[in-house]
Amino acid sequence: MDKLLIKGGRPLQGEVVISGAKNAALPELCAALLTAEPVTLTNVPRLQDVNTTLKLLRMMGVQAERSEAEPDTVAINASNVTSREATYDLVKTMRASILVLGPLLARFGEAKVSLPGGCAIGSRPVDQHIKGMQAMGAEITVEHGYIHAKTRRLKGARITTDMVTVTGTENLMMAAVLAEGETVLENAAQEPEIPDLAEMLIKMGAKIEGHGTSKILIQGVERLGGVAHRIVPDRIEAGTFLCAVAAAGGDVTLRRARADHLDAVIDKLRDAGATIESGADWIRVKNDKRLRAVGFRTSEYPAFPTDMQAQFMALDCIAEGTARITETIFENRYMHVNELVRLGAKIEVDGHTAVVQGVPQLSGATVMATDLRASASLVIAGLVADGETVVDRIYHLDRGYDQMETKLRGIGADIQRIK
Ligand SMILES: CC(=O)N[C@H]1[C@@H](OP(=O)(O)OP(=O)(O)OC[C@H]2O[C@@H](n3ccc(=O)[nH]c3=O)[C@H](O)[C@@H]2O)O[C@H](CO)[C@@H](O)[C@@H]1O
Ligand SMILES: C=C(OP(=O)(O)O)C(=O)O
Repeated sequence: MDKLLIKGGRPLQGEVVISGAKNAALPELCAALLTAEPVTLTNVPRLQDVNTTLKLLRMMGVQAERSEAEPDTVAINASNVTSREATYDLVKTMRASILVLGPLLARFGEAKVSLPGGCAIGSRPVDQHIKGMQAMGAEITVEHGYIHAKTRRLKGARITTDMVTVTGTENLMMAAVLAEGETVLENAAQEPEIPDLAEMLIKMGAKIEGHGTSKILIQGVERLGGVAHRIVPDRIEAGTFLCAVAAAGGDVTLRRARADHLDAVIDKLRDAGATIESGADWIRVKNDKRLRAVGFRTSEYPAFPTDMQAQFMALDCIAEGTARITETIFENRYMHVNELVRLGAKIEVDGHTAVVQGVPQLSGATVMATDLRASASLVIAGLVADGETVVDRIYHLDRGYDQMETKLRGIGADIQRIK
């Protein structure tokens, strides 16, 4: 199992190119199931989750290949879909496999998808995906751990989800584009990956309005065509690098990054004392002093993202003062806390709130990654800790970061992968 060995204490300098967003790539790869015509995605990040999605599509008979000449380009052809099933073996390694449910049901009138089950950050049910598709007329049964869905043709419906759900909104939007009549999605998620998916679907011939707001209107069409689409930059990867540089100190410019998708995180970094400038497709972060601890509360976009909670907490650990952090999206997203404490952090958790009392220095140790963003927070802590930090179980990191250690080495970090 690969590990990362980090020698902390080096400031970071230079430039990093931000990859395409994992959370846009996964639904957009699944959206290719909606058409028999060729789909080309560019700016596809090199991630384990993308490999898993390509494998899932191939198991359905779909041609889905990365270009050898242009590795950020993936060509997909779903003209000959031979299976409408996502098996437990794949869904258990990647929850986002649930995103094939909407497209399969919409185009073929049937789908069999394993229930994802809980994961390291929470129980994460998919009841809203199911409820929405039932409202569109699908017959759904859950048996032997699988969702079995059937319909003649989905019918447009008015759907209000009980809570804001990102993949739920995406799944229902992909189901509705081929349904008969109009669908209204109320309480829709507004994360930038949703308008990115909607724009791809519109280029395929879908009729969608209101994407990027909490009310999405979809007029179903008979069929969709092929498309070439460039995936939006990964705001969470960008936010992770911003926190790393602010914590370790230095001066780094992120290229192909969208500051307008990171307003809440950038505001908090400025409150902490980092200097941030930005243009249309770049963000520059500078810091040469000890930061101030800053509290925040995670919530749906455009508020502070839960996917940045662990990384910002790592920064608070070595800042001056005390920060109060509240996690409102997932019930169990503090698995990194005990590992940060092993590095010398002072953190107390009470329910959904963590109180971080900044310490002047962390000290390197061996720590274990428990989920994707927890892993990133341990890498940031390792970059600022005194001595050597070994981060074990980094397969979590490979699921969602495109060559993180190579990018960090490029800006001066002392970080190596050990096999
Ligand atoms: C692939 C992808 O895009 N993953 C992101 C997506 O996950 P994901 O789409 O799984 O997260 P949701 O937005 O659905 O979850 C929000 C909350 O709603 C609950 N819920 C959700 C659906 C449902 O049917 N029933 C239910 O109870 C969840 O347990 C959670 O407490 O949004 C999360 C919240 O921004 C991010 O952390 C993930 O990185
Ligand atoms: C929780 C995350 O992803 P997923 O929904 O794929 O588990 C994440 O990206 O932080």
